[in-house]
Amino acid sequence: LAAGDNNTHNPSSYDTVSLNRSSFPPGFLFGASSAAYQYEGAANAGGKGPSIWDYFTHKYPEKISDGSNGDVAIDQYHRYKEDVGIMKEMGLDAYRFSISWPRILPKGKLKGGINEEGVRYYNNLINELLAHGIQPFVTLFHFDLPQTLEEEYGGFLSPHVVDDFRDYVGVCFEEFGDRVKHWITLNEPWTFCYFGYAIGAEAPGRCSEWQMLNCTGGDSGTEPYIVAHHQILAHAAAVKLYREKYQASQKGIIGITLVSGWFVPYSNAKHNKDAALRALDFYLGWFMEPITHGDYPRSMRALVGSRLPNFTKEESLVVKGSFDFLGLNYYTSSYAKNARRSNSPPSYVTDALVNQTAKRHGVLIGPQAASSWLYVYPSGIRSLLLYIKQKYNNPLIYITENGIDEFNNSTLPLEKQLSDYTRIDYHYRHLLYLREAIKDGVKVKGYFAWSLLDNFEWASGFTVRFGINYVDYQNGLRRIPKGSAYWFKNFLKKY
Ligand SMILES: OC[C@@H]1[C@@H](O)[C@H](O)[C@@H](O)c2nnnn21
Repeated sequence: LAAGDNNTHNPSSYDTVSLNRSSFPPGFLFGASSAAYQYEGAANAGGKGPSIWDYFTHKYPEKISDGSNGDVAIDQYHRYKEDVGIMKEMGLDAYRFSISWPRILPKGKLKGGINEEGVRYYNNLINELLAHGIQPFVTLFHFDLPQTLEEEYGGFLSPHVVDDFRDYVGVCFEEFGDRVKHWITLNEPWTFCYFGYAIGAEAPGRCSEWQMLNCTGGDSGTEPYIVAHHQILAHAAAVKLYREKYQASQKGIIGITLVSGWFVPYSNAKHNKDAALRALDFYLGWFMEPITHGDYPRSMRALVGSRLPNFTKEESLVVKGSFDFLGLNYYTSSYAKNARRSNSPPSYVTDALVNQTAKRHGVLIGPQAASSWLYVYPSGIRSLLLYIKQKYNNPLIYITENGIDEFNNSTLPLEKQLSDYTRIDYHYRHLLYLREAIKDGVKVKGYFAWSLLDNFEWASGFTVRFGINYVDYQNGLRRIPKGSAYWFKNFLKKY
């Protein structure tokens, strides 16, 4: 495999003889990922309180491609036993899901009371997984903040969120920690800060007025950095609590899931190579640098200046080293080109002085998926992993998301909708490069496909499908395996 060889194979090359579970080290975990708001439904049932996503989708339906929401989603709240059966049938070792904070604490704060029905639901799900030999990987926050905290103090814009997050995760460690041995504090703080506070395309929908993006208020030049700072402090507080009060007895490990693409310099010119490195700092280093070395990247300090918050000495000591493993979400890559200072007011969007493009001299970096940001570039997963190994002391890593989507096109015959060669090709090629990275000495211990089932794709609603298994939105949300589910079943066979 030449580096950068991203051509797609013909379908016959997806044999699971040359590439299968035994191509990876013994004990390597294969799983699939999900998130509460995208899967559960029962948004106003079972004692659950509202999240900012319940509020956002109902208040601004025009911000969702099809005006849909997660009220019912794909109803995993009622169908989790069937879904665990699908995981078992595929031969998955693990399932990554998130706990909905407002399903556990409907008022957001511990003093508002614990929702015992919510605790019962997650106990049932965890017990069902373990009864089928599937390990639960639990994300504590996947964007669905309790709406009460947003209204009371602006959610992650306020330092108050740190104490409330610590109380919430303490309930989860207490209730589920005897059986959950892999904890992820936050999913993708970059996504939450960028889409929620820089461009306002996702909850809570904030950004600068001058960007004319129909935001509810906000400042794209300061709020993404304030929110990121409080996410990092909340993450570190959760890890500190786990390590001081639970880890010795429960013997689990705790980490954070970060997302990044790989960035290919638009040319070999130094200013474009530097632009690619700045992009990695502003996407990944924004969080990876503090939890590894205790402060933000030098490039961010230089370019963001006084708009970038500071850690106190004590905070820096708690943040530094606050992870046992890194969850890494990889989907795509882009070209990075040096950009001049923009003459618009400051914004996270332009601070890095980088133009990202999917095209170079008229040629795409890779085939485009349904989502406009997703271009297939499998060698990028290896390049990114080698970069992390070298820059961040070779951490323990789980690939917690990797996947591709197609458009929801119910006019196509069902068997056409189910034959997802593109998805088989995507996972096949990323797994090939992942195996190369492991041979290069990167400490990757697991791979989770996004996603087990088609689901609510945030601002894209149900217009795109990421599932390895199809969900029939027109026939009672019935689950049907796509071609990729059969491929994974063969790939995962234990001989
Ligand atoms: O867009 C597809 C998926 C979302 O559905 C997940 O919720 C999110 O964690 C993510 N990060 N990158 N890509 N994804």
